[in-house]
Amino acid sequence: MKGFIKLNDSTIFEGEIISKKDFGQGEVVFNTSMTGYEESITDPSYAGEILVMTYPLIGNYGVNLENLQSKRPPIKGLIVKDYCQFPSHHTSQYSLLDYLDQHEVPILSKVDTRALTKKLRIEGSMNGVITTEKDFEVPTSDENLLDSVSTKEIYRIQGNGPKVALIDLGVKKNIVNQLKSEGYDIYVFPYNSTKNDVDKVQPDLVLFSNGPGDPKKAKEAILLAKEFIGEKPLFGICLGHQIISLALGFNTVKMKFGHRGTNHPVMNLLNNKCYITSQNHGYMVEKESVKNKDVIITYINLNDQSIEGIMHKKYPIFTVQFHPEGGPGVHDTTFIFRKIKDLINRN
Ligand SMILES: NC(=O)CC[C@H](N)C(=O)O
Repeated sequence: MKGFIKLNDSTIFEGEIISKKDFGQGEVVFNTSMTGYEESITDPSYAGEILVMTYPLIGNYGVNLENLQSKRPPIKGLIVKDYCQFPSHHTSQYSLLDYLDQHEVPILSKVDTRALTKKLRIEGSMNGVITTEKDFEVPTSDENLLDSVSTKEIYRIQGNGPKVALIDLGVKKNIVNQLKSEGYDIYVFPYNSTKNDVDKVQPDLVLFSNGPGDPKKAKEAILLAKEFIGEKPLFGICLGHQIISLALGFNTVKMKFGHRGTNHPVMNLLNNKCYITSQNHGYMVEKESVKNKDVIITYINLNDQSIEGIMHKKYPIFTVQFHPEGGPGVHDTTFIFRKIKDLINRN
């Protein structure tokens, strides 16, 4: 069926809706990974977004549930150049289309994704709608994204190592897996937990996870981080990094089109080592706001010099904007899950 992606400046790109669902609205963002669509479509940080894959052939190795980063795809739609109808991989359990159909996510194929991406790079990410009707008005939504992706109840994944209180703002499975493989004793908490809730398990470290949306909207988590500053070692990944930064009094700003891909170069300013990292974010910590404060910038992005990590000068607080767990992508920085034990020892 003929379909369109219509942006909120009324630009229209034509394609073919190949899924059962023929409608989706959200912020249109692009990801430049050449592989890893299974992980990306199920990364909770994409909740509320329509994902454009710049790699032209998508679906060719099907879907293996083991690779998924959460129980259901949180994306509002997928836009591809060519959908591969005949996937082939020895571990594939479903075709990408069957999997997204099960979860009522629309796929718009045959789109000139290069032109669409150029548009988003020049003018910035914008809201859009996948639709069969050209004159449909692009709506805006004010969904509580954190509520849609966080755990509803506290649960534990037992380990013999230090106790981690993981604040689940939409945590990716690979983060949990990396923590498990380091032996941490993990307690997972809902996004709106209070300090009282977390204190009950007497954690050695509080970890704020990745997650969707504008970090400034995560009011409960910012307050929680604020209350733990100076009291417990803190570690944050992506949204968690932004939330801890806000709790420390810094500012976050929306980026023009974000970083979404698996080959983002970052440099550790403490030892000048470079890493290739996996990333997915549309906001960043404003550089000006951390100047002359009690933190040092540990990592920067080598493409645009933006902040990729900070460390507190007085307290055991460390955060990264990139995704050290990979999934999709490179594993250059998985050592960070070991390194956070230093924060606990420093404490
Ligand atoms: N991966 C993430 O945690 C994303 C953080 C935040 N939602 C952003 O877009 O910047």
